[in-house]
Amino acid sequence: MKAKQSWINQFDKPLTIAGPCSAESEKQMLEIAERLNKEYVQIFRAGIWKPRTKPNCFEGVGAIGLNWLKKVKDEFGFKIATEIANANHAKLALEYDVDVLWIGARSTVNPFTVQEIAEALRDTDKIVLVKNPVNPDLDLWIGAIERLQAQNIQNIGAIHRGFSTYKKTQYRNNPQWQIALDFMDKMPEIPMICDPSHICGNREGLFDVSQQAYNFEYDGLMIESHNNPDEAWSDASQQITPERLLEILQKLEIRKSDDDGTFYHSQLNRLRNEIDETDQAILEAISQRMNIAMQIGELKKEHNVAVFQPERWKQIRENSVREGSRLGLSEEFVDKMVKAIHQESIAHQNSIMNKENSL
Ligand SMILES: C=C(O[C@@H]1C=C(C(=O)O)C=C[C@H]1O)C(=O)O
Repeated sequence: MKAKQSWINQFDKPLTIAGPCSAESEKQMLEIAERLNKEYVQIFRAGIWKPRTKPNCFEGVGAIGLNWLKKVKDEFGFKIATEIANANHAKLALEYDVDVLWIGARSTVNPFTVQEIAEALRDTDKIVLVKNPVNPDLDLWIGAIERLQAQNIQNIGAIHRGFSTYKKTQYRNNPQWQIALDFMDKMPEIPMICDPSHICGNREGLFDVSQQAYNFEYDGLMIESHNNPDEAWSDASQQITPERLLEILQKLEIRKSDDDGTFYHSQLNRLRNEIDETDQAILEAISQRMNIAMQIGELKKEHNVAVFQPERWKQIRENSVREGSRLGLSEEFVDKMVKAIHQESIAHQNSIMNKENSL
């Protein structure tokens, strides 16, 4: 596997980026920096240009915040980070020697914006982090990284902040972990940071989401922290005090990629063999089910009956979900699984129906 980009090694693993959602005043920034624990937090973040969903919300203090960030860096020794959303932001951030620049989810969706930012940052040795796009599109996320690479930007990372959904769930932005895991599969050299604040949208879920990120061996976390969260000018509900942040960071278990012990490996191999055998049995059972469905397809063809049978399908779905829950499987999973099987089954029947009949 390709080695991780080396910029990540300058930080104690795992990396923590923390600070307010928005810079509000110099005093606020310095108070937060003072209260953040320097052993655990290596990078101080603050948004100064804020993309808001609706107009007339607080849209950030603007370039003046760069002076405050610089002060945090000089007085407390943190590296500093902010979001940039156009070429002008990029130029200003470079002028003020901001160490880490991130491209937000609403910018990652737009290749014109990413291209403009990438060109403005050409050849930079600053760290550039790319949040996932708001919509669950892996190629768009990877495409943004490739645009940066094409401008000879060497120090790149990804931030997983979850994906927008119309249907409200327990999350502000649904994590859809599989997309981030697929990203890591395709770009193993790019460090992956989790942003539990934007995934959760609340304070209560932060620990569990952070732990999950470490269970998947993410390289770090970006968590919003404010001196007075309830009074924050943006995203108050998801921010926590520096002291609460420390409690969370101290409680998290950091996972390693492997264990050298022979006992661990022999147990793991035994269990993985069991998984391989079970997977084989599942595939054979599904294949046998398809054969039966094809026989039903032949029968339907002889009798000129439609492939899709809504009543029967409804019954199968309900039975499977009920039986699955008895066996400890989630409704969401069983429903997805039977849908996939049904789709394959009707596709087979369709090809039987159409056989020798095409024009
Ligand atoms: C197999 C059939 O055809 C279709 C496929 C189904 C399945 O794979 O379970 C169920 C209902 C039909 O939509 C059938 O009618 O029983």
